[in-house]
Amino acid sequence: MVNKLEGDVLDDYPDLPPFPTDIPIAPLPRISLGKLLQNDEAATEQLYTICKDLGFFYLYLNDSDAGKSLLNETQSLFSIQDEVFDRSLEDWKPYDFKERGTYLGYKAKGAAIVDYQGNVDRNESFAISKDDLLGTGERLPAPPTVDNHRDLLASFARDSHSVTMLILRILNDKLKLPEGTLQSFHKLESPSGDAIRFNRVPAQPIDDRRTSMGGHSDFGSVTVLFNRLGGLQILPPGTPARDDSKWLWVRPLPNHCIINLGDALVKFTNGLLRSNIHRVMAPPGDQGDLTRYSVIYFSKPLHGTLMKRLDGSDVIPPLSAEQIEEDISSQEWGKRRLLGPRLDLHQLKDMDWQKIRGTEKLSQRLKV
Ligand SMILES: O=C(O)CCC(=O)C(=O)O
Ligand SMILES: [Fe+2]
Repeated sequence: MVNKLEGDVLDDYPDLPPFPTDIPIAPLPRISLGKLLQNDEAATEQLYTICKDLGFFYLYLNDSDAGKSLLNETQSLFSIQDEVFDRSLEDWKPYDFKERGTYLGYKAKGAAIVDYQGNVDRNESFAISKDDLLGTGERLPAPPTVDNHRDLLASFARDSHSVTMLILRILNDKLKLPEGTLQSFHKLESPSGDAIRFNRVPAQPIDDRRTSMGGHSDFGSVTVLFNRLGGLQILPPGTPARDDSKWLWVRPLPNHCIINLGDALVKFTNGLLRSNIHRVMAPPGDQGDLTRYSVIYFSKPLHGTLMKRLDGSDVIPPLSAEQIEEDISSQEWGKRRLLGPRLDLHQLKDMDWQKIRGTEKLSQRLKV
């Protein structure tokens, strides 16, 4: 189900158990960063099409210097993940900033609900903001392994950010927005919620493998995701989330990252672009015996940007008469989405599942 890209072999990661072939795999297109950088017409059109449809695609990185440096940085980040997470809950305490109302820092396993029934996640994570890394925002305390690799993290942030800017520039052109509109909400030097996140899901007992991260849409603009073990699943458009048989597995591919769009682009385009619901399950087959890591760059609109339809394009559908947009900034949106499901901040009985959701309903494209 994975389409071919010339000159590349679709291997699994050589040091990991193979990704099973007998499970339903998501048909994500593979788009080349090299071609996008050359403004290749077929590649940019394919990008626009998939952003309106699945909102998820592979980006092939091994055919440009920019892509290769991102691959090298990612390799280095994967090699320090064990050490980053090798600390007790007690040792993590100084880096848990939830009381400050931020989603940065450490989140313990089981701290968030994954569904409306109140089941909890099996994923721990540490996030650091691009502004912290680039010196344009507050420097928060971080574990020594993170502090020792700040230059590497800053390079990864810069390189990922430039990939997201390229995608935004292409989308801006295709959407026929005034030149530079989307880019103006996503500047490297200006404060935003952009962050790098490390995720770790320890191997789960064979008789008790569950959802590690519940179905969600990302809440920013463009996500650059690197994972090596399977486990990520997406829900195709038009499918109810509760139908477990419909979710499709995303096969991790060496030399690629996975790109997906977030809520901001859905809001900006009144649902024309799609932010697909996804979740993380225990890795399939023999991969399930291993600890799963991912490294992600989340790009988000600059602080203060309103999560509303943008003016200036005839391509973006107008609001219908009954559609009333909420006045909410990207920062508030992020807090509501990420801190809302946190059991270490709220009691389950006080949580309103609908309220902490993003554009899932719109993005699901369910016929009503
Ligand atoms: O680890 C993955 O493959 C995806 C994680 C994810 O969806 C997230 O952190 O938002
Ligand atoms: Fe996600």
